[in-house]
Amino acid sequence: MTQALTEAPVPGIDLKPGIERSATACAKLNLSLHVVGRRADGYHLLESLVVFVETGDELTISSAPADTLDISGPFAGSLQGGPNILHQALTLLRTAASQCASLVPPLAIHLRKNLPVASGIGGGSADAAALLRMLLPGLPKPAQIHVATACVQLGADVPMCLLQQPAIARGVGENLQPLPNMPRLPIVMVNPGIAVSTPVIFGRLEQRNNAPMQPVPDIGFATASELLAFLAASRNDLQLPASQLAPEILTALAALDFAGARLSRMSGSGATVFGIFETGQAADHAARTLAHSHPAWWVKATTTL
Ligand SMILES: C[C@@](CO)(OP(=O)(O)O)[C@H](O)COP(=O)(O)OP(=O)(O)OC[C@H]1O[C@@H](n2ccc(N)nc2=O)[C@H](O)[C@@H]1O
Ligand SMILES: Nc1ncnc2c1ncn2[C@@H]1O[C@H](COP(=O)(O)OP(=O)(O)O)[C@@H](O)[C@H]1O
Repeated sequence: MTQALTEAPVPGIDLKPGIERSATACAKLNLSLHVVGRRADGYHLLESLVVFVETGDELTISSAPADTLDISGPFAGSLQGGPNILHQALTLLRTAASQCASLVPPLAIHLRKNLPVASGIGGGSADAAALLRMLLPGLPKPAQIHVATACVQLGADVPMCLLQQPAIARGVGENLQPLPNMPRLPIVMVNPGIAVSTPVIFGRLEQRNNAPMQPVPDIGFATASELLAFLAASRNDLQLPASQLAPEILTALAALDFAGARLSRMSGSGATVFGIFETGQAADHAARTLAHSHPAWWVKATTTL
C-alpha cells in the first residue's frame, strides 16, 4: 500500500539558521570493471567490484533565503559555469518531497572540490550522493525510497556512492550487492592531469560482451591476499580504450608498479589509476616519491573504507 507522503512519520533534520551540516563525498574506486553487454538505450552492462576511500570532496550545507552553491578547493576551477549535479540532486529531493516542500528548504551549499573532475573516481556522483545522504533522513519513508530508486537518473554511479560501502555493482551500476567483509587497503591514487569523458571511453570499446567477473564470495574477502588473488584474475575493460586515448595512463600505471604497488589498475573510465600497497607506510612513501618525480600529477595516499 502506498502511504501518502504527508502522513508518514518525519524524523526531520535540524537545519535551523546558523546550523551547518557537513559530509565527505568519498572517492569511488572500481577495483575491477567488466563490460558484459549493452542495453537497448546504449548504456553498458557492468560487473564491478567497487570500494570507497577516505579521500573525498567536502560538502557543507545550511539553510538560507535562497539556494546558493559556492565551490572552493584545488579543482574548483574545473567546475565554474557548467551545470552542477548538486542542483539536479536537489531537484530530485524536492520532487520526491513535493507534498512537504519545507523538508528541503533553500540551501547554501559549499563544495570543497578536492577530487579531479571527470577522472573515473565518481566525484560528481559522490557529491550528489553526499547531499542526498544528508537530506534523506528528513524525508518521509516513501520519498526516501523514491529517491534511492530514482537517483540512478542523476548518474549510473550515484546509487553506489549513496551506499558508500564495498559492493558488487551490476546492471548499469544500480544493482548493488554490499560485501560485508573487505580488508582495508593502503592505496595510492594518481591522476596524470587529464580529464577523460566517460561516454567517449565507452564509445571506443571494441568488445562489449566480455567475460564476466569470477563469482565473489557472498561474505566478501577476509584478507588482502585473498582479494588480490581475485583481482589478479579480473580486469578493467575500459583501461585499453582509455589508455589508447591518453597514453599517460600507462605511464602512471608503470610508475605505481615501480614504486612497489602489489597491483595497479585504472578506475572507472579513467584517467585516475590506483595502486594497492602492502602497508600505509609504503603507500605514503610511494606517494611522496611519485609527487616529487611528477609534479604535474595529482597523487594521493589514502585507505579504503
Ligand atoms: C564508468 C563508471 C564506472 O563506475 O565510472 P566513472 O568513470 O564515471 O567514474 C560509471 O559506469 C559511469 O557512471 P556515471 O559517470 O555516473 O555515468 P552517467 O553520467 O550515467 O553516464 C555518462 C555516459 O556514460 C555512458 N555509460 C555510463 C554508464 C554505463 N553503465 N554505461 C554507459 O554507457 C553513457 O554513454 C552515458 O551517457
Ligand atoms: N559536483 C561535480 N563534481 C564533478 N563533476 C561534476 C559536478 N557536477 C557536474 N559535473 C560534471 O560531471 C562530469 C563528470 O565528472 P565526474 O563525476 O568528476 O566524473 P567521473 O565519474 O569520471 O569521476 C564532468 O564533466 C563535470 O563537469
